Amino acid sequence: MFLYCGIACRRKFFWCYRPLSTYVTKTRYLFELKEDDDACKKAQQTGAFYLFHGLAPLLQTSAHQYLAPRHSLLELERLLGKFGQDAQRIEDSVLIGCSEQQEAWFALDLGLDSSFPISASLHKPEMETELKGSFIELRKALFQLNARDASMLSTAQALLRWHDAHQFCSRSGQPTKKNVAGSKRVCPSNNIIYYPQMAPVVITLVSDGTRCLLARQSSFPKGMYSALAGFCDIGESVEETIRREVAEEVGLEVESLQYCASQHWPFPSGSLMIACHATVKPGQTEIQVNLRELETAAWFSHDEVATALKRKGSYTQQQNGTFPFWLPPKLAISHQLIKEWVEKQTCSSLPA
Ligand SMILES: NC(=O)c1ccc[n+]([C@@H]2O[C@H](COP(=O)([O-])OP(=O)(O)OC[C@H]3O[C@@H](n4cnc5c(N)ncnc54)[C@H](O)[C@@H]3O)[C@@H](O)[C@H]2O)c1
Ligand SMILES: [Mg+2]
Repeated sequence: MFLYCGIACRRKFFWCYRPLSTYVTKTRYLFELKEDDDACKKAQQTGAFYLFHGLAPLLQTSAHQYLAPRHSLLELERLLGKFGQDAQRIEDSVLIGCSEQQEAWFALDLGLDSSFPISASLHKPEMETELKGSFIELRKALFQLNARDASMLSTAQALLRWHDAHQFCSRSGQPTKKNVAGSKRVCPSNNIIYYPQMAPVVITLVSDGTRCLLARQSSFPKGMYSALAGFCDIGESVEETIRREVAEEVGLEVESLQYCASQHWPFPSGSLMIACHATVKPGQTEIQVNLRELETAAWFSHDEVATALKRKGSYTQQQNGTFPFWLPPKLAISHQLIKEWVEKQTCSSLPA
């Protein structure tokens, strides 16, 4: 698609015939849908809808993977009629993205109807039969989704949860009203605008130069270790959170912080994970685990971590009752962070 932009140059105004890239066109289209309710309603006509029930996405099974089916507006209207729900429910849907061809994607939770909570939940099994799928908790399904579906469903779940929890203005107590895209809610009595929020979390892979520090919370699956993670406190920079979290959780001081990558994470209720590497101060390697936060923490060698990264499959109890050491799956940013550390170590140990 060709779009033309007007550029003011000195006193002249001329048209520049530079076609906008597909990415820029898509970004601007999504921006327009968030700002313009009529444009967003129009986009629903040709759009596609991901369905949820009680924040669990509708999934279908295909060759050991889950797939997230999408439904057109027409199909959705038919389904809502069949489930005894009003077509007005579509107003509760939220915009979560669009294709390169500008097919807008929305998400709707069939079980989060504040007006009819009981009748909606009664229909769940019938809905699953009609939809030829199951509503499965995202926590259970996330790692069996492809990267695109995982990202779409994570965004959708976080946005649907935020709307469900922000039905009322915290100042006036009056019901708030969402815009069509669901990018904000407004209190009609005082015009306060509420925007969806997420909590920043840092995840840090601490190294002493040759080993890296991995830890377990008691809630982790047996045998799994990860990098240290913690929520940012109000007023903190990312660097300050890293220093505080490492000190709090394992009693060490770190320096030379290095950014790696970031990721939206849907748990517990929508976080921005910011992944970094850090090195302990010289001579500080004795771990003092804070047992209120962690079950255990330990230093691991390059070889131990590289072997664990290659492990695939399920992690069953061994004959001696222990579980093998394993790391979070590829989709988790902790995996990426640990993999990057292993690769850097491999490069630095190669002869020049
Ligand atoms: N994607 C990944 O690879 C990955 C890896 C590890 C952890 N994580 C995520 O990082 C998050 C934080 O890790 P953690 O549990 O060690 O954090 P943490 O060390 O900060 O401890 C959690 C505690 O922090 C407090 N807290 C402060 N602000 C909070 C907020 N906004 N929401 C919830 N609790 C808050 C609560 O008391 C909570 O019990 C977890 O939700 C976890 O799912 C993701
Ligand atoms: Mg923590």
